[in-house]
Amino acid sequence: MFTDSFNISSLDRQHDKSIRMRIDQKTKPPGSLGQLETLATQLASILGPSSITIQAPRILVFAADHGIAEEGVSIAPSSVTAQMVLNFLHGGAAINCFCRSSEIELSVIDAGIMTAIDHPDLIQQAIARGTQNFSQHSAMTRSQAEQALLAGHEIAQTFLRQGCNTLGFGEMGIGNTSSAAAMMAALLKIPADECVGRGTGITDEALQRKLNVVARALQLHAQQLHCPIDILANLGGFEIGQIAGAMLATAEAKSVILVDGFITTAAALLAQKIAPNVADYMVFCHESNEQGHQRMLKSLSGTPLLNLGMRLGEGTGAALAIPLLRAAASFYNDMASFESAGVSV
Ligand SMILES: O=C(O)c1ccc[n+]([C@@H]2O[C@H](COP(=O)([O-])O)[C@@H](O)[C@H]2O)c1
Ligand SMILES: Cc1cc2nc[nH]c2cc1C
Repeated sequence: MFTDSFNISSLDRQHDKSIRMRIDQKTKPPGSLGQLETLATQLASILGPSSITIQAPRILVFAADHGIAEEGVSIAPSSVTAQMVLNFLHGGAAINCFCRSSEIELSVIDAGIMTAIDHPDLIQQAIARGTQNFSQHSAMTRSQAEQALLAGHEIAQTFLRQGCNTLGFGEMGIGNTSSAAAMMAALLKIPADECVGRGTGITDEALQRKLNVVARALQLHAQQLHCPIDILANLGGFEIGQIAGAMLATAEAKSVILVDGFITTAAALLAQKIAPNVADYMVFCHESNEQGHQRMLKSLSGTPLLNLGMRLGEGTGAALAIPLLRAAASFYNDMASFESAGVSV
């Protein structure tokens, strides 16, 4: 079976006790570094317990268009996807600012933008020029869904083989909160109204339309939603499929997956349904303001590091979390122990 090609071992738990002891011997009251302690424990389990190095962290922003956008479910037309990708390539978007301010590498990937963009820094792996409108047809073919997973897997492997051990995932795609919400509903088997939110900030009227469109689409494809890949094919997006594939490759390489907002978490959920162990390698960077994100995080047992009321995407939440990963590594590696500092409580 196609999904058997992803080979992910569960996280090695044999050092849990020694990691816990090392953290508890630091000069602080037990547990006083809160979620940073949980984060350090997870990083030490993934990257090795002797010392944590966040190596060549990189954000991958996957961009693609969605046929569903023609239903009037976003504040913006599909052409904004390509315009924003050019903005990323020229260094002008929020994700560029956050990557620059925290010294993070950034790569932008065409996973299926409506119009081709010729730029030397754009990674070209479009599966097609946008998905079909999933309220009328399958978003993509089963073969395209598999191609998307494999293309994401391959590009992540390229960076991991170059020495990167931390990959953050972001996306750009007008209409993709509709696709992510529909996938969430199908993957978790819950009603559309628990999953659909305002995306880029639509009006009450557009929200009602979006809810109807997603609910109808779930009915239309109800007989075809048997497995995660069929859910991707019927309801998904090329960037969502590529992100899921890239996450699977990151876990295979025993590296750290940084999960951003609502759409990226839908990709994480898809990856987890394909290979449950992948979730061990995920750091949930922030809680988005998109209605439904909290529920999706809960289903992945994810506790987000940040809640800044953001709902931008692009990998911005992942980029903002990288300084926290560095802080967790720094206290784990360098903070004095009670014994070395001569402190006794
Ligand atoms: O990451 C999030 O939580 C998030 C929440 C709402 C919107 N977005 C971004 O907004 C776009 C999708 O919104 P929409 O309304 O077009 O479906 C897409 O480019 C995402 O990056 C992202
Ligand atoms: C302007 C704009 C920027 C974005 N960045 C991610 N999604 C976006 C959607 C819009 C509309």
